[in-house]
Amino acid sequence: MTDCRIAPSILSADFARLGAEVENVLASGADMIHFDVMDNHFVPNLTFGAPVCKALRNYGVTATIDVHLMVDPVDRLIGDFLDAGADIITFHPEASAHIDRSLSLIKEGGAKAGLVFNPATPLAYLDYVMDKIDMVLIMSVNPGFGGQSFIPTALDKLRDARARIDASGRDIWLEVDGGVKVDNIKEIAAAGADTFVAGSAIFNHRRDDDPNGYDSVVRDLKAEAAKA
Ligand SMILES: O=C(CO)[C@H](O)[C@H](O)COP(=O)(O)O
Ligand SMILES: [Fe+2]
Repeated sequence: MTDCRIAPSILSADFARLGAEVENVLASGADMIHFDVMDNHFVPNLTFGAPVCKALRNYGVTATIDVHLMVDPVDRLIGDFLDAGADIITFHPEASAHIDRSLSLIKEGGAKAGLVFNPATPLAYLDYVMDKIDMVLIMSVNPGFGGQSFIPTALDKLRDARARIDASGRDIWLEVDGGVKVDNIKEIAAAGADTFVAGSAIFNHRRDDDPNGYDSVVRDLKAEAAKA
């Protein structure tokens, strides 16, 4: 495979040391930061909002911040995240009454836009908005929690999404989120993903003998993906 981006999900980071965790994982070779926003309504869990994204920017984080909105409704928070410095904003189509409008809000604000597909949500939501999409995010767990197991049917869905992206001729990233580990990333990459969210696989595998704590696991994820 050519592209391979590792996007650590800070959901599994030590929140009390968030700035240092983000700094360390980027210094370990991660390509971007995946920022999971949960509202205890669209998903049964609560995390953090735009002020935390802004705080990371103020701390000095310049890397791409990939905001995964698991919130309903979506539109009111888009402006907050644009102001907070988000580079990519993705949302679940079920959570927006006007998907085309939500995508336009993100794009007009200067960020990349994407749709996120739960395991049982059909890719048909892409049909009439492909020209506004910069990223397709395939959930390989039901959203709400880190540390869940990869749902194998996501592989077929990745292949389907890859075919749609290639047919579009556009530069659209195909991201996968949930249960990505060193021992399954090769198969996931072979199914067409180029951007890999990994939360527990990274933050639960800190090594004190690595210069930045996460060097070994980021290197192993990339090396396995490259075998696809
Ligand atoms: O969106 C998410 C959960 O809803 C997270 O990004 C995802 O679960 C990452 O965690 P892990 O790699 O541990 O599965
Ligand atoms: Fe996520």
